[in-house]
This record gives sequence, structure tokens and C-alpha cells, in this order.
Amino acid sequence: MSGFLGSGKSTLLSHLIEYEKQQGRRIGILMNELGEVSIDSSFVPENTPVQEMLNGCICCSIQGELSSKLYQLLENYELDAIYIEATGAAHPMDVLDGCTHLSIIAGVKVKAIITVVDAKLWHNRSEMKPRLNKLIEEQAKYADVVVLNKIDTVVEDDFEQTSVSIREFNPGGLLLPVTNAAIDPLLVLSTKHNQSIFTEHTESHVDRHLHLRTFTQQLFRPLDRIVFEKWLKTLPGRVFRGKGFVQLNEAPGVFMFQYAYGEPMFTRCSLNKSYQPVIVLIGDELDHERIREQLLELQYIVH
Ligand SMILES: Nc1nc2c(ncn2[C@@H]2O[C@H](COP(=O)(O)OP(=O)(O)OP(=O)(O)O)[C@@H](O)[C@H]2O)c(=O)[nH]1
Repeated sequence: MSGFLGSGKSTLLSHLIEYEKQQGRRIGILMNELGEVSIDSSFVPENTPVQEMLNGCICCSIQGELSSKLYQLLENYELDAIYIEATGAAHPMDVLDGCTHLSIIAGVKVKAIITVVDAKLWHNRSEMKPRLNKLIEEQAKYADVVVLNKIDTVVEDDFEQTSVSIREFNPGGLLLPVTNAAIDPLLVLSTKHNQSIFTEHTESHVDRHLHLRTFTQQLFRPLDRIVFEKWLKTLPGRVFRGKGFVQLNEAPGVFMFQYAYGEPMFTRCSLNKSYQPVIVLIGDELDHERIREQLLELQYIVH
């Protein structure tokens, strides 16, 4: 769950927790707050596992902590779902990056990015600093569900304009105009949750409408590094991030693969641990079928 400061994330989360409880589902909460003391988690029912990430934002200082906190929730509890409430300053891309960390990718399926937008703030966002304006727009752009909250704070004309303008950034997502984040939980959680199983090729993306997608593909054979690097350069769409464990023809063992801003990096993994070779890609409008086919072929090509 993303959304600028004060947009209504905690209000929404409390509705969703209540609904999940009624459904008998076991949920965990991961909360990230900028301050040193947790405020938001105070409304979470006592028997709900909560992990807190305080004094920093997922998007900058404590991204690594996100995956380790998720790991702790996964290790210690049997959960049907985990809700992450990011700080108002977080970019959904950074949260998604943490959720697809290699240490947890086998146990996590990203279900949805829900962004809460403060209707009045959106309408007046041009008055904000350009960086914050952009963040608010990107939070809405990269969401499966945009909860357009606080519509009681805008007049009808401004509400119409706001809805149209959000649609321009995010034409495919579900747009829910509400007050007090009072959404119909069924609309948000309409897809039945599946405990994630790491299958041969898991399409762990957020929603078919979402631009920002993750793609996961298990590998069975070593790759030719040169062929693989050439292929990375030809990837369709904007691939922001890649990661994984790969075997390479040129050397025994498994390598951690990291890819950001067009530069791949391979680091040898410890021989004491076993790693399942896998590639994870995060990008804008990824063509899953094509990438999957190419990756399967790639395992049989040498330069
Ligand atoms: N007028 C109005 N106030 C609302 C609405 N929804 C939430 N609020 C209030 O807005 C304030 C902020 O709501 P939160 O749910 O704490 O917002 P948040 O996004 O979690 O805030 P941060 O954690 O600071 O980022 C609270 O005082 C809410 O009661 C709404 O639809 N209309």
C-alpha cells in the first residue's frame, strides 16, 4: 500500500484487516514509518503479527530490511496474506523490488499495489515541489488499485477533474473514489489468494492491468554469459531491474545476478548453500510470453 503522507493508508488498512478477520484469513502486517516510534501499528489487533520498520523509508535507507522483515513473517507464521504499508515517501517500485528479493521470492506472490490518493492534494499537487509532485503521480501510475480518498474535501468539479487526471496516469487500474477509505474490500481483493508456490515459471505480477510487472522464471541449464548479456540489451519494454541466481557455462557453481540501469553483475555464491537458479525481472509492460520463450531458448545457445 502506497500513498502520500496522510492520504488514508492506515484508515484503509484498518478496514481491510477487519474484513480479512471476518473471512478467517491469517494476515501479517509490515509497517514502515519515517519516525522512530510506531504510531500506525497501534490500531492493529493484538493477535496479528506485525513487523515494523521505523526511522527510515523503504525507498532509500532501509530497503534491505523490507525483505528481511518479510522473511521473518514468512518463517514464523503461516499467513494467507501480508499487507505492507509503506511510508508516504516510498515509490511502489522500491517496495516491489524488496518484495522480490531473492531470499523470499519462493514464498511471496505480489498480489496488488494499492495506492491511496488524497483527492484534494492531487488536485493541488502542482503547488508542491516538482519531486513530490512526481512521486504522487508515480504512486498513482504504478498501482493496480487507486483508492481516491477524501472526496469529501473537494467540490464536484474538482472531483471530476481529479478522476480524469488520475486516469491519464493510470488508465488500466481500478479507480475507487471514496471517503474515509471506505472501499468494498471484495473489489480490492477480488482475485482469490493463492499461497505462493514456486512453480516452473511463476508469473508473479501484480495485475494484468498494471504497467509495473515482475516476471519470474526458473532455469534448468547453465547460461552462456555473453549470450545472456546480449539478450538483456534486447529486452522489450523498460526493464528497471533484474536479479536472480544463474549457472554459467564458463565456471562451476551458482552466481548471483544483479541488473540495474542496463548493467548486469555476476557474483559467485557460497558453495555451502544450494540455490535454485531463477531470473526475476521488474519492468514496465513486460511481454511475459516472449521473455519466457526467449529465456528457455537462451539456455541452449552458446556464443
Ligand atoms: N476528511 C477526511 N479525512 C480523512 C479521510 N480518510 C482519512 N482521513 C483522516 O486523514 C488523516 C490521515 O489518515 P491516515 O489513514 O492516518 O493516513 P496515512 O496515509 O496512513 O498517513 P501517514 O501514515 O502519515 O502517511 C486521519 O486523521 C484520518 O482520520 C477522508 O476521506 N476524509
